Amino acid sequence: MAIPNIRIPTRQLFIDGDWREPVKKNRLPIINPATEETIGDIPAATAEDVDIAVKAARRALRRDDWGSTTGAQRAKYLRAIAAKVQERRPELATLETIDNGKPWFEAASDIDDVVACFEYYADLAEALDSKKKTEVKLHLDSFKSHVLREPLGVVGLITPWNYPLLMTTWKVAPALAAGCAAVLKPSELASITSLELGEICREVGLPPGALNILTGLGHEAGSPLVSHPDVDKIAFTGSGPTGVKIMTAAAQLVKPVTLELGGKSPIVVFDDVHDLDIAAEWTLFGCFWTNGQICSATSRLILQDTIAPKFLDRLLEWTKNIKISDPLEEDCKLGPVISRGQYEKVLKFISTAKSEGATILYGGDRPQHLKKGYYVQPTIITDVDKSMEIWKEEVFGPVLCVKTFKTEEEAIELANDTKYGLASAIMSKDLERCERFTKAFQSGIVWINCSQPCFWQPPWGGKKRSGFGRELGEWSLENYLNIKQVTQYATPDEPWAFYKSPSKL
Ligand SMILES: NC(=O)C1=CN([C@@H]2O[C@H](COP(=O)(O)OP(=O)(O)OC[C@H]3O[C@@H](n4cnc5c(N)ncnc54)[C@H](O)[C@@H]3O)[C@@H](O)[C@H]2O)C=CC1
Ligand SMILES: NCCCC(=O)O
Ligand code: NA
Repeated sequence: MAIPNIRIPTRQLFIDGDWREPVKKNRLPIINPATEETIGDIPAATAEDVDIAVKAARRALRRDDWGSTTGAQRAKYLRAIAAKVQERRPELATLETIDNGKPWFEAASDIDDVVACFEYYADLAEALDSKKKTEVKLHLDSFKSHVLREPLGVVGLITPWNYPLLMTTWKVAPALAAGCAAVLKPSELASITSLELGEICREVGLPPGALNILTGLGHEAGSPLVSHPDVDKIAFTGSGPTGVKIMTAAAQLVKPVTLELGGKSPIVVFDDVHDLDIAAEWTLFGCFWTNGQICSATSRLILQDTIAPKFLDRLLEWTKNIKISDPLEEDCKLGPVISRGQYEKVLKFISTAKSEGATILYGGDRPQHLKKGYYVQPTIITDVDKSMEIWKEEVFGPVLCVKTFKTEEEAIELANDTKYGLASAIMSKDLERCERFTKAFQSGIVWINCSQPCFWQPPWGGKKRSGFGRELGEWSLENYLNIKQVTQYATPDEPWAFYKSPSKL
């Protein structure tokens, strides 16, 4: 398919249903990571803008056109948004690619997931109408009780740059389905498509203030959003250190958070795999998809020693075959990482691994044929020790480290040897063994004979230092609902008779 040329719209902040210049009028550059060129700019929100947006969100909750909508009414908006995103798919994919650097066909597939997510949460919004009030059976006839599931309130949504519009959608779609009013702060490294979502919401007539979009820096816009006293909840996806800062700030106000943080996930490959090439391709995809910038990347290959030499040979052949190019080119399978900062961070991880005694089996530098752009070769590192940084820390780039094992016990110990707990994968023909590993893996996600497939219906999230809370599926709606207990004294004409009654008046 021809990839459309594109003009980048110049946007302001999206507040109260319209475009609004930031109070301080600052703007930030948009950089194309494939060319290192500045190709536009985005508004830079500060605390003043956050306050204006939070007030607009609160007003929306108080107005009938949003605060009193049924799930079925909200579903109409979500379906209209899905239809508009679908209409603009080629353009949104191109905007995503020039902002984030991911191959165009990956960006287009992300847009398909965005459409599916909005439609999925439209269905769940409708279904909510029949679940809003649930009776609770009591052991006493003198009381009646029921539970209400109501919108939590004004929610702050803070998202990363690796799947810009998709991570925005993972939060915005369920939040709106639940009837919340949202203030979204996308990553300053890739904000274009999230701002376009604002234009789409304006076009479909989403009631003003239901969704507000503030682009800007983490400490200037994200931090005031977390600390704002009239924001009822924060949902965050991003790095561990930032997650800690957010949780610390939210704790001052006893504000609930959901944290989808990083990972250092294992993929365990046994010598009885169905097919060496199939296992090799899943191993590549699990770490090098999205230019290696996946929170759930299976970036630690734990390989049975009996097939290690043969498997690594095949893995090298597959890796050499990866087309590294401008992400707008057909069949590009690896584009640049998001920014110069990320590029330097990834190369530093590789040089540290070398200095700690590991072997760079393949890659380890920028591709020679690309002089511009934040490109890093797909890199495979062996002779890795558990004490090394490359084994322990999330790289967030196309870097796979490898260790071998002899026994299942050793494989499980290596797989769980991480402070993170997001995902784990196992490749083996023996499904009973896969069952044993599924139980033993300390993670929120387990892949069997695959790595990374991500659907909107199952729950997504981790444990340990990968955070807590679950996104996607019906689980995500719970993030944005307040569970209210209502208990009624069913015999109001009878005295409670706990205290001695004073003499009759
Ligand atoms: N788990 C994941 O999906 C992701 C993990 N990462 C990891 O994080 C590292 C740093 O990448 P960044 O984009 O800088 O991630 P980050 O975690 O710093 O930023 C993610 C989002 O949080 C916002 N933010 C930053 N500081 C904040 C604060 N104090 N309060 C409120 N919001 C704040 C940012 O503006 C952005 O919207 C990456 O090298 C990678 O290792 C990055 C992106 C996604
Ligand atoms: N396939 C989606 C992974 C989500 C993330 O990396 O943040
Ligand atoms: Na960018």
